[in-house]
Amino acid sequence: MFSCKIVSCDSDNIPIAAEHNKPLIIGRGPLTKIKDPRLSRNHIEVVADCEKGFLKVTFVGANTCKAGNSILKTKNETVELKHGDAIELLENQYSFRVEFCPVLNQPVKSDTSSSSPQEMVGKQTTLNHFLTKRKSTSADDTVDPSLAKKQKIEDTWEEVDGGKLIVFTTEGVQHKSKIAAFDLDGTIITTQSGKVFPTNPQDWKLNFSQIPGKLKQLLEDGFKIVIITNQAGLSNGKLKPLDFRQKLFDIRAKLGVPIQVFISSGSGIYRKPAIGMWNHLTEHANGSVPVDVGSSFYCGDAAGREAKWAPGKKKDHSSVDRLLATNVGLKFYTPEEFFLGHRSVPHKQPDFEPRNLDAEIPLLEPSDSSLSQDKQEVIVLVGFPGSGKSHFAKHHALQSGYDVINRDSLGTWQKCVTVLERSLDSGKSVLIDNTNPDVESRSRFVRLASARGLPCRCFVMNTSVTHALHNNKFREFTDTSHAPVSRMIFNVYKSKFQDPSLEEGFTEIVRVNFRPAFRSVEDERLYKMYLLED
Ligand SMILES: Nc1ncnc2c1ncn2[C@@H]1O[C@H](COP(=O)(O)OP(=O)(O)OP(=O)(O)O)[C@@H](O)[C@H]1O
Repeated sequence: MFSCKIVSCDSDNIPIAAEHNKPLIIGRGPLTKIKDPRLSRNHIEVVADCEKGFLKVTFVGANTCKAGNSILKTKNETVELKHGDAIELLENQYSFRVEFCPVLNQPVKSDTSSSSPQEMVGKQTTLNHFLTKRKSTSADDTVDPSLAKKQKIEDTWEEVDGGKLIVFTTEGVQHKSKIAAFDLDGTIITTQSGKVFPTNPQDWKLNFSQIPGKLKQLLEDGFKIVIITNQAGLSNGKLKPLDFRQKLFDIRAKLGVPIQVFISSGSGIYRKPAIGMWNHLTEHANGSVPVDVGSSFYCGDAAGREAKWAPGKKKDHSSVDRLLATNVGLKFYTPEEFFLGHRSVPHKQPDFEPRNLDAEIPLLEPSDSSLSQDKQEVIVLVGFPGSGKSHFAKHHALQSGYDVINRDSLGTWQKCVTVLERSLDSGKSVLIDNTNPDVESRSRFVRLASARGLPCRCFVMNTSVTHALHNNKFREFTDTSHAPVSRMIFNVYKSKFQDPSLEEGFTEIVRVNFRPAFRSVEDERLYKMYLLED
């Protein structure tokens, strides 16, 4: 069973509900809010068949109207429309769209307000059932359309990876090689209230009146229309899943075209600018139709534009949309460029450029420094979390015969000191793999070396904070055994940091350059993408 709505394409008026088998007169008057005298009060009569999903339209007015592809001039002329068809009450004017929504997909209002995405999995079993059905009958480019017609294709709401990714595919979506992908907030919709964040789930409107027309054109030009959106509010409790789902139904109705929506509900590989959502689209959610990246594009408002990019405009809150497009290799447009035809404006470059790393850079500076010494020694590393200390320790120090001491694995600096003593007793050289930001943290090891008459060198990671944050994000995606490091820890490091000096008792201070070396081609590909959000 469907519900049927007749949705204005020209205004934000409440959609007109057409009840099953109940004739409804549409024309000039309060229902449509149209006052144009060329429109009869009784212009068309509609009767919805909510079981079969079609709307019978009978012309009863005076001036010509258009329903679907038919021009209706003669009284009592009748056509049958289906979901997505258009009605123009006067030719080329007063456009409406027919919307049939499966009643099954309407959210259950009771006791669901606190549902987490995970809890929703259970509640959505009926919908997930449709997904399975849809997969076998999906109307992709290679499927006989009559088959798709015979077997009803429904909206689907699929949870992937424990709800970290949600895919909402509306009825009528056809898989295509050309993808027209859009961000949601600030691109397709904006707030009605004018506030940056919506004040309630209904606080939205289309960002530009041109959007439905442009999307329709894209559809006619053979694109699949996709929305790729970060919605961390779904996992931090700020956005109720069912509210958001209802919002997407309403947005779809307003857009008037079938859409496929990819929703990242939290952090991780699905969150833009990482390309998890795009990869899921191309690998699992486009039938078997290969995506042509060169003919596809992404449009979003998080484009890194500086303040005053247009009169009165603030700077963009981030660059994630532009960075996602760059990561994938997609053409990129801002909403103003795409929907309004504006020229592109300058934008900020990311602070860290992962593609410009020099694989030939000398590992150590000064370049005549070397890791291995003839004599027993202690090396104290200094560097941000994620700056590459453990990588250096594993790939260079260990290989040169050093014992490596790491506070993360030992727990306390006192234990580090005990293990250091043991290693030195056995005649080994030792590298201390801790962040060691200040004089105090380093002095424990310097003192111990000097008490034994051993040289102690300080190796400082030559890795900027944004580079270290990038490494940290990369590690989050590739090494689940290491807990992600919060920005707060980075700030603590920065606030404690004291530049190491020879006065502390070091015999030499050496800078360690970041010389990229990857475990696999996949790792290298991921590393060279933009992973940070600003
Ligand atoms: N030279 C390198 N080439 C490629 N990847 C690297 C390199 N150095 C570090 N990485 C990657 O960056 C991430 C962080 O590196 P690593 O764990 O060595 O940092 P760390 O300074 O030891 O961090 P923490 O202090 O938080 O333990 C890891 O995923 C690592 O694989």
